[in-house]
Amino acid sequence: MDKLAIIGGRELYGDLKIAGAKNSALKVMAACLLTDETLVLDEVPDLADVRQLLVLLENHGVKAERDGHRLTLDAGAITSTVAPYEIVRKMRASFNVLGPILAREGEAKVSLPGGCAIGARPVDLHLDAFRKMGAEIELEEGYVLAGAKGGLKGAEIAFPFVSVGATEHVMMAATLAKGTTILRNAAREPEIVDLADCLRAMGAKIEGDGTDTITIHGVDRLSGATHEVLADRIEMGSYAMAVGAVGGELLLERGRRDLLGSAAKVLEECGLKLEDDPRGLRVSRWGTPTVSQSVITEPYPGFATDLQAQFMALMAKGSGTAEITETIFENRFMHVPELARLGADIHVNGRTATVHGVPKLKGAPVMATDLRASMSLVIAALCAEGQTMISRVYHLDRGFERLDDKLRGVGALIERVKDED
Ligand SMILES: CC(=O)N[C@H]1[C@@H](OP(=O)(O)OP(=O)(O)OC[C@H]2O[C@@H](n3ccc(=O)[nH]c3=O)[C@H](O)[C@@H]2O)O[C@H](CO)[C@@H](O)[C@@H]1O
Ligand SMILES: C=C(OP(=O)(O)O)C(=O)O
Repeated sequence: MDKLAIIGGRELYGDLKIAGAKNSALKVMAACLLTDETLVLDEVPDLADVRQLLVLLENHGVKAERDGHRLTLDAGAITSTVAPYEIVRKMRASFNVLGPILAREGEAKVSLPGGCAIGARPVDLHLDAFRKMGAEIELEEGYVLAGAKGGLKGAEIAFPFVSVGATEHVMMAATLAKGTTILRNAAREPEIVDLADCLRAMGAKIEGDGTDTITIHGVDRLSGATHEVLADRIEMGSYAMAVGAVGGELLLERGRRDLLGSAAKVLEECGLKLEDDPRGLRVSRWGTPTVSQSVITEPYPGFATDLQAQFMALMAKGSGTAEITETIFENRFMHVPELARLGADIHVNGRTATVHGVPKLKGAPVMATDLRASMSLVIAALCAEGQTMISRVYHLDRGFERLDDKLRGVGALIERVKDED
C-alpha cells in the first residue's frame, strides 16, 4: 500500500489540468449499456474507480478500448445481466448499471453497492422509482432482482429528498421507457446535466436537466455518440482550497467558477481570488490570512459535501472559528481525528464540527479514511510545518488523477513511497 510523504510550507504556482469528473465519467460510461452502437468518451480520468467500472462493464460484454483520456465503449451485445457482488461492492456508482440493463434487456440482477463508508447509503429511492415505472423488484441474498418483461413505462416520480444517484439512474432508464417520465425534486448537479448532454447526443429526449424537474420522453432506441466529460469540480475545488491553505496562484485548466456553486463565494470570503480565464479558473491568495467561514453542505448549487473535508483543512488555520455542518451523509467527519494529529482544534457535536483556527499545523503520520477525507489531509499537510506521512492513499487514487505528479508540478514537496509493511 502506497503512502504519501509531504513537506509543508511551499506555495503553489503554475498551471494544473483538471481531469474529467469522476462522478460524471462513471455515469456516462454506464450509459453505453443503453445502446448497441459505439459510445466514445473524451476526458475520461485515469482513476481506480474508472478501471473498476470497466471491469464491471466488460463482465456485461462491453468491449472497451482506452487511448489516453479517450475511452471507446461498445455494448453491441449484453452477454450477462448479472452485476456480481465482488465487483459492485467496491464502488457505489457501479449500481447504476441496473437501470440501463433493465431498460434494454427487461431484467437485471445487481448486487447492493459499496463505496465510501460515509453513511448508510440505501438505494430505496432508486428501487421505488423503478417500481413506479412498472418493474418488479425483489431483494435476495444481497442482490436486487429486477424484471420488466414488457419494458419500463414512463411515470411521474417525486423524490422525497434530493438524490444525485437516483436522479441519474432513473433518467438513464427512462430514455428507453414507453411514454414520458417526469422527475420532481431532481438533483441539479452539473454531472446530471453532463449525463443528459451525453444521452441527448445518443438520441434521448430530455428536458429540464439542471432544474428540479426533468422530463424524459422515452424513445425506441439510442445510438452511438461522442461526448467529452465535464471538468471535475471537486478536484478543482480541492486544489483551490490547497492554494487557500498554503498561498500562491494556480491556473486550473478546464475549471469554471460556476461549477463550484456556492463554494465559490465562500472561498472568496475566505480571502481567495477566483477569476475565470479563457483556459480555466485562476485561483490565488497572497499573504493575507484565511478568514474563517461557516458552511452547511447542501445539494448543488449549495456547498458540496464532497468538498466538506477539504474545507475543514482550510479552516484549520483560519483566523477565527468556523462551523461546518454536514447534512448529506451521517458519517462524514472521519478526517477530524486525523486533522487533530496535525494540531487542528476541531470539536464535533452531532452534524456540526466547530473549527477553531490555529496559527500553525505540524506534520505527523496520519491515515486516509475515505476519498475526500484523504484530500483534506493532503491540504493540511501542504500547509503544515515539517513532514506528514499519509497512509492508505488508495482512497485518493479512487478519485484524484496523478495527485502527487500534479502537485509536484506546481511546487509542492510530495513523494509517493511504497509501504514496506
Ligand atoms: C458516484 C457519485 O456520483 N457519488 C456522489 C453522489 O453519491 P450518491 O448518488 O450516492 O448520493 P445521493 O445524492 O444519492 O445521496 C444523498 C443522500 O440520500 C441518501 N439516499 C440516497 C439514495 C437512496 O435511494 N436513498 C437514500 O437514503 C444517501 O444515503 C445520502 O444521505 O452524490 C453525493 C452527494 O452529492 C456525493 O457525495 C457523491 O460523491
Ligand atoms: C463519496 C464519493 O464517491 P462514492 O459515491 O463513489 O462513494 C465521492 O466521490 O466523494
